[in-house]
Amino acid sequence: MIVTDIRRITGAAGTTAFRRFTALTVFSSGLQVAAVVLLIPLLHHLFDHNAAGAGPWTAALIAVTAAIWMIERSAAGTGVELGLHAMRAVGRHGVRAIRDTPLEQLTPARKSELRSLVGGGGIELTSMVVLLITPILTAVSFTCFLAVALLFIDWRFAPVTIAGAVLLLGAVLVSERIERGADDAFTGATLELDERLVEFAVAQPALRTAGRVERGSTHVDDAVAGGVRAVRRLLLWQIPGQMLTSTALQLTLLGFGAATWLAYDDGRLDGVEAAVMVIVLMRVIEQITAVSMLASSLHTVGATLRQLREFVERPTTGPGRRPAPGAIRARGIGVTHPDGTVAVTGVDLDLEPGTTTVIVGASGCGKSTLLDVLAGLVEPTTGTVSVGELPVSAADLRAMTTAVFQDTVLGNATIRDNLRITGPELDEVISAAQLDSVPGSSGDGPDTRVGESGNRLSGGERQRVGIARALTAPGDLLVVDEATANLDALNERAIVSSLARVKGRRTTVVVTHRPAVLEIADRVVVMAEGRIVESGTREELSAAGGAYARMEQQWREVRDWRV
Ligand SMILES: Nc1ncnc2c1ncn2[C@@H]1O[C@H](COP(=O)(O)OP(=O)(O)OP(=O)(O)O)[C@@H](O)[C@H]1O
Repeated sequence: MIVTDIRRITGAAGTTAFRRFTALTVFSSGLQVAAVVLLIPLLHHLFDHNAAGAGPWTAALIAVTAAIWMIERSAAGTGVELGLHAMRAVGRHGVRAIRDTPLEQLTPARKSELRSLVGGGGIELTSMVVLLITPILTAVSFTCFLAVALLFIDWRFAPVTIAGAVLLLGAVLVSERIERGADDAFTGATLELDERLVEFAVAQPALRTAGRVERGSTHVDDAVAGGVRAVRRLLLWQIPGQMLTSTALQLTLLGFGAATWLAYDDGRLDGVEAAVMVIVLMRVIEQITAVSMLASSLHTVGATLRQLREFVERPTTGPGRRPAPGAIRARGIGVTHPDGTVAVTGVDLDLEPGTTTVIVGASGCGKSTLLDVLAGLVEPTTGTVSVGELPVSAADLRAMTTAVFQDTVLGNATIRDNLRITGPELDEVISAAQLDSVPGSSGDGPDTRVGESGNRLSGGERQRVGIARALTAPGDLLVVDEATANLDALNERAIVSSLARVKGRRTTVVVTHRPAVLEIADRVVVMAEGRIVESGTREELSAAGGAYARMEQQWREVRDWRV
């Protein structure tokens, strides 16, 4: 199982390294058995006071020991190489997993899992290969080789050695199974604690300003208590496992001692050989002790490997293919969240190429969710989207879409670098978004460094850069969600002027609560309770006297009104 997991995780290159590692370790075990067997003639000569006769055996023992040392070094190097393959595979997949995981599945638990697997999984696998698999493989192959070698001394040693090894392996596996349940609970509790801690840290500004830090820590306290319970359970379950392994160890030693005594009693072993058997016994004990001490780590390692393998093998969607430009038609779109909330239901929407559609409606009516479906960020529960009459996947939609959200995240570079274009077009975009004067205080304009995630700019400035960046990025569909929600009049005007600049050049959908944005609308869609209730030009909807007309009335009554 462990072997299959390692192969699946590391792929072809890792499989070659693993084969090499296994061959070297097994070969080293064979040499270790040879070193033990060489002691028999060596000690014979020494007990007979025949130093000259012992010379060649001593030389052979030194040569074998040197060979073991070199092979073990090489095996350890291959083990590290294998771990590095795993780190690369996990790292590569980590990036893909973050890129392809649907946003609604990028939960705190998933993020925490990704962080621990990508950050620690590869390193854990490296140390696991060197520290865990080496002794296990050595113990198993050493025992098998030794059983064969002992056949030539007395047949009784072979079954005792093999039976002892099987008994011990069985005990290790059973104790691993006993501890697995407790370990799963422990992993779950650790993830929960990790998640709660991150949440608590992220919520600090809000909790401190609200004076609710103490109450906010309740969830963390609960998670810590859960973690303590899980650790206690894990430790308690380790006791029967360890008792089982130590009983198997005692039985093996007893059997070996009995076989030595019987062989000596029959005269098949002389005193020297019986003494050598003590050394052989010590070597067997050494191997077995190494394995039994690792029994408790075996299940943890197995669990990590299972997690890594599932992670690496989890299917990810490809980057998607950008469809040929055409009318975008959504049919029967419905989105129901996992908790049963119906965000959007039965929506049919046509977006003709180059038109600008503005979606309005009360808070929570499903505007953002519909926009997320059009941008390919959310898979609809029902319905399909087609471009130019051909059905497209969410990944295809992502490939053709540029999106601007309320929270614009910028790269830690200058505004100019964030826009990623040069020449006259850049100047035009900068001027349309009125970025030549950003930020007002430093006067560096487009050469201003924006700081990490753009945090040296105000929210409004960040959004202006975000929208300018969206306008410069390729994409047949531009979706803008609430980009003006937090803006003052100046910023709002800059953004409307930017959008007006691309009007007619690409299909645009804007979700807004602000009447100013409606100036650029070819068509207005009004949503209520997850459905489209009205759709048409502003003039048509005003004249219809329905939901849109009522909203217009409210806007007229309260300037700068925000729902
Ligand atoms: N992840 C989620 N899980 C459960 N319900 C959700 C989730 N995201 C949104 N909702 C619910 O789906 C409905 C539609 O939300 P959506 O964000 O699309 O509305 P909206 O019209 O954009 O609102 P606003 O104008 O306030 O941004 C709301 O009832 C919201 O509470």
